Amino acid sequence: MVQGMANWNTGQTQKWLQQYVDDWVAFYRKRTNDGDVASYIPALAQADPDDLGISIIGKSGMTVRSGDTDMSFTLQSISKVISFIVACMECGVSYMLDRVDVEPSGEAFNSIMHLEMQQVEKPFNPLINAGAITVGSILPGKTSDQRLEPIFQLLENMVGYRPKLNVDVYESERDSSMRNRAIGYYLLETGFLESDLNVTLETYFKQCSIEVTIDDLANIGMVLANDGMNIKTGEAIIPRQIARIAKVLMLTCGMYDASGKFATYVGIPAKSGVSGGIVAAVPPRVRDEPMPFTDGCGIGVYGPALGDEGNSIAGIRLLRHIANQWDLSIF
Ligand SMILES: NC(=O)CC[C@H](N)C(=O)O
Repeated sequence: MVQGMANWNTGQTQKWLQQYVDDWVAFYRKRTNDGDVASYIPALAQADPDDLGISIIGKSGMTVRSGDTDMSFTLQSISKVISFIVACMECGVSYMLDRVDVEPSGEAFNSIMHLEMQQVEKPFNPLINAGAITVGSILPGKTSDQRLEPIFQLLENMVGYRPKLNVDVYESERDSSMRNRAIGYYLLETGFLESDLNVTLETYFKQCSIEVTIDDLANIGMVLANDGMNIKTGEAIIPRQIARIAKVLMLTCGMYDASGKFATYVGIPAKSGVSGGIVAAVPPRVRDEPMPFTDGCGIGVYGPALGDEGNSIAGIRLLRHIANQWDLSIF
């Protein structure tokens, strides 16, 4: 346990925390050997499996960054949180919840089987592929670029600049994603889609291919931790109710069918993507003894070596360690 200072926001404390985090990153980097980079999207297979980086941005502005901090990578499934938030903002919460459920599926993120076996009335949740593709069909706009515009806009409001589309990753996924096409056709057949399948899939592949850094993820986490407020600009950019639902979904469904374990051992709303990113939102909390980041923080992690469920294997272990050391759990 880190101990001994009453005020965690001093420069001295920052140096101290930095040393701890540097040690932890060095330690957990060895665990990248236990996983593999995603290869079913060929462009993602080029990532270096040994990479591991973390960025933690606190409400007071205190920042701790360590490891491979300057990598760019694509949002992948993390984009599902953003597209769901945008759809709720554009179409209303009740409209969206009538069309996509908020229950964990207990299946892999790209499962088709559960849709048919359980004869679901709507996709289980917006953070699995079936749910996210359905959300993409509801977003207003005739073309994929029109549908993506409010997604880019919200990201810009969260991270302070307009992120770019990684065209290589987009084309790679577009040309290889037979399974997502199969999910799309199933959704079309069952009447879940609200608009053209091809535009919807193009929207989905593009949103997954938006490029970010761990600092961007930390800023996104910070906005969510603060119920939709960008504390840097003082602007409320997501309605509180929608930010809260997003965090509930991250906690219950954000790490796919490892979400229960993540909630148990880490206890923070978080969302992963197959490129190796994780965004985590740590709300302010009350503790009897001084602890780092009690006023809340956003965390971005990058570690492209994935475990069986498709989450960054070293990233999850690093987050678990930090959450235990600093008592970050919301429970
Ligand atoms: N888990 C993920 O990040 C999956 C996203 C990826 N683009 C896919 O649809 O397969």
